[in-house]
Amino acid sequence: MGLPRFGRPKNDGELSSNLYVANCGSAVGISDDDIASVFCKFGELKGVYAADESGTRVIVAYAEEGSAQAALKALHGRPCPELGGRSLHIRYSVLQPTTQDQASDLVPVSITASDVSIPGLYLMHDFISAKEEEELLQAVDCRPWNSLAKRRVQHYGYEFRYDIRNVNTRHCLGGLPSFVSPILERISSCPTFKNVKNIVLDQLTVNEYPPGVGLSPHVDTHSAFEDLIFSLSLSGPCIMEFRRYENGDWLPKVASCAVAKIENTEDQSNFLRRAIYLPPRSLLLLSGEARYAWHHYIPHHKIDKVNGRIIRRASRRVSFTFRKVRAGHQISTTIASFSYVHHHYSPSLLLMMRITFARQNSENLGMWLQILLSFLLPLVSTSKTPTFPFLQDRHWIFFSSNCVEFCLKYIYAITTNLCSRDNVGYVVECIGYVLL
Ligand SMILES: O=C(O)CCC(=O)C(=O)O
Ligand SMILES: [Fe+2]
Repeated sequence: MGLPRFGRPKNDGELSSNLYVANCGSAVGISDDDIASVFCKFGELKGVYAADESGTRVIVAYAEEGSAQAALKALHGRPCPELGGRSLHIRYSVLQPTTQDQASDLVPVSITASDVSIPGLYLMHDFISAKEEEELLQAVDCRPWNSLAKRRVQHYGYEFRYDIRNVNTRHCLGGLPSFVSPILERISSCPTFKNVKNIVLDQLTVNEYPPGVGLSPHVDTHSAFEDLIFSLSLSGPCIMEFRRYENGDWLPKVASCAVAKIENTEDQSNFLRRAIYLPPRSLLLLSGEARYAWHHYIPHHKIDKVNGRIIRRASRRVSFTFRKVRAGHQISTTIASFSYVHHHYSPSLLLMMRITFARQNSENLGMWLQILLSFLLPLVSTSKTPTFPFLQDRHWIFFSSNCVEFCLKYIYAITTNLCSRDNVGYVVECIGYVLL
C-alpha cells in the first residue's frame, strides 16, 4: 500500500513541517478531508496521510514548518469541535527513508475461518439462500431505522446504547422478531457451532453500512453479552479485520500464526492482525478468544483486495448481529462472593439506589452513588436480612450484580480514558471479574 513512512524526530525540540496527529481518522468516521479542513487554517497543506493502518492516526504535512508549529500550538490536547469533539494528540513527525519492507503494510485476506486461524472464529458460507436474504432485507426495510453518523441501525430484544457500549437489561423491547426464527433455529442445530444448543439469543442489532462505510475497532463489551456473537452478512460483501494487542494477553497466548505482526512506526506498539472476507449470506461466529481477546472492525474502504481480486463494495451491506445479553443474575453466578456482601444492605439505602438508578438524566450520578454504596454499606450495615417483604432473594442478587456491573464499567471507562487504549480498559474490567 506504500504509506509514506514517518517517525519521531531524532532530537528533542527538532521542528518539522509534518505533524503526527492521533485520535482521528477513517476508523472513527473522520475523513482526510475533514482533517484537512481543520488543519488548512494554519497554512498551506501538502497532504493528509494515514500514519499507519490503525485508521486513527494521521500525518498532516505542511509546506512550511511555521504552519505546523501554529497548528500544534492551537490544537494539541484540546477537543476539536469540527472533528466530533475528539481530543487530538499532536507532535512533530519526520519523513523516514523507505527502506523497510513495504509488504508489512499488507495483511492477507483469508476466505475461510481455518485460514484466518483465530481460535473461536467460524465462518459458514451460504448460511441462508438468496430468497431468504431478500426476505430478511424486506422485513427490516419496512421497519424504522435509527440513523447514526455513518450508518443506520435497528435493535431488537434490547437496545444497544452506543454511549455506554452496553444494553439496558431492565428495558426489554420484546422477543426477537418472527422473521429471524428460521435463522435462530438453523444456528442452534448447526453442528459446526459448539455450545449453541441451549443458548437463547435475545438481542439483535441490524446494521446497514452504505458502500465504503466501515466500523471502528472494538471488542463487544464483555460484561454486556455472553460468549457467542453471530453476524449474518446480507446484500454486500466486506472485509473484517482483527487485531490482537500483545499487551492484552490475559488469555492464553495465540497459537502460531502466519499473519502480519504490525510494528507501528510511530508508537512501536505491536499487534497481530488478520483479515477475513465476509461474502453476502455468510454467517460469522465470534466466540472464546476471537470474541474476547481480538478487536474486530471493518475498514472504511470502497474497494477491497481479496487474493489479488478487486472487490467493489458497490451496494450497501446489512448485517444481523445476534447476541445473548448477560443478565444481572447471571453475572452474579461468577461473582457470588461479591453479591453475598450486598445482602447486608439496609432497605432504605437500597431504595436510594433504586431512585438514583431510575433518574435517567443523572445516570452517572446514580452509578457513582451505587459504586460508593456498594463499598460503604457492608461497613455500616447492622442488619443481615432484607426487610422489604416484596424483595425476593433474586432481586437482591439482581441489584447487587448491577452494582458490580456499573462499578466495573466505570473502572473500564476510567482506565480507557487514562490510557487512551480500549484494550487496557478491557483487561482491567476482566481482572475485576476474576478478582471479584
Ligand atoms: O456488521 C457486522 O458484521 C459486525 C457488527 C459488530 O461488530 C457489532 O455490532 O458489534
Ligand atoms: Fe462487534
